[in-house]
Amino acid sequence: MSDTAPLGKVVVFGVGLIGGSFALALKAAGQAAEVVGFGRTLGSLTQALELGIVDRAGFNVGQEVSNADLVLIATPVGTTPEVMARIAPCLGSQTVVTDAGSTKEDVVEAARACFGERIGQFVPAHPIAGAENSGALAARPDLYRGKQVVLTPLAESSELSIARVRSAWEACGGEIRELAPAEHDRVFAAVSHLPHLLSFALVHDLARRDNRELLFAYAASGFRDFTRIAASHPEMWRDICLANQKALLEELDRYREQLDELRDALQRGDGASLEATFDVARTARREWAESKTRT
Ligand SMILES: NC(=O)c1ccc[n+]([C@@H]2O[C@H](COP(=O)([O-])OP(=O)(O)OC[C@H]3O[C@@H](n4cnc5c(N)ncnc54)[C@H](O)[C@@H]3O)[C@@H](O)[C@H]2O)c1
Ligand SMILES: O=C(O)C(=O)C[C@]1(C(=O)O)C=C[C@@H](O)C=C1
Repeated sequence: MSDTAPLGKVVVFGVGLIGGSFALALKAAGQAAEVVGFGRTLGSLTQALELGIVDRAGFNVGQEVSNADLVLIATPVGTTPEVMARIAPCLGSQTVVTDAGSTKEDVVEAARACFGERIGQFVPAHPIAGAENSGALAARPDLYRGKQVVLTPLAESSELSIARVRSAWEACGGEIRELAPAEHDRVFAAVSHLPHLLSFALVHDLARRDNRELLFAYAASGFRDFTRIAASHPEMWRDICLANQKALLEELDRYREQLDELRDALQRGDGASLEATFDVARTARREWAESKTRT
């Protein structure tokens, strides 16, 4: 098949929010003749079948992967090495593999270890779209519409593989961007992984207090906005934090310095300093929101 023609068989490992939404979007665009799903449990796959997200539940990896046009790995990033190890021995010469993991350096390392001379058939990707809800039930065909999808192609990724992955995400409504894996991980440590860690930390601290019921009873929209993402999947975020440990620790240290500055200003009763910090943040936040409504 050509690099941008509608796909024949698409195999999805991990038919949850991200894998399920990819399958639904490709089907809605008429870009996949058949979607076969692999899961960790039969329960989650049965649900994906009942919801019409996949056409079949896969049982034999070799049989399904060898003649697939595209394989998407959409499992927690900590499972990527094990999933790649299952796929690698059965990869057909025409099969292209991509992933949706929130981190890229670890995924690239696993791919290099597993795919050997077939590494050119792998194109790492990360859709910058999601939600705090997970599982097949949360999947939506429009999740990726108008959202950025970052590809981090390897020097070895073949032109055909890149074009096929690009075309699949575009069919889902995504807007393709490219970054090097290390740069990707530094960027998302700052704007995605750190915010999740902070949100989990705040809710965790409140939840273990004796007076949590009183606190939560009065928590309102500010709390709701700051903590929506603390309802995200613990296993997925455990894996992301560990996979991006170095960059995330750097961001955490910077944030602690920022908090220390604010704490010192507060202790001094230095309103001018607090206001100046809030003012810079407000302007940056408003400009960011404005730029997002323009695109
Ligand atoms: N949720 C988001 O906002 C978001 C956004 C972009 C990328 N991602 C990335 O996408 C991937 C999937 O996230 P999600 O939100 O769809 O999670 P999810 O929990 O909704 O789905 C993951 C699915 O993978 C299955 N699974 C786990 N281990 C497996 C294995 N070894 N083999 C086969 N299936 C397995 C689970 O049963 C589940 O159905 C993660 O790598 C995550 O980092 C998530
Ligand atoms: O909207 C959310 O709930 C998300 O957390 C989505 C979000 C993000 O941080 O923006 C989370 C992880 C991804 O890898 C990409 C997107």
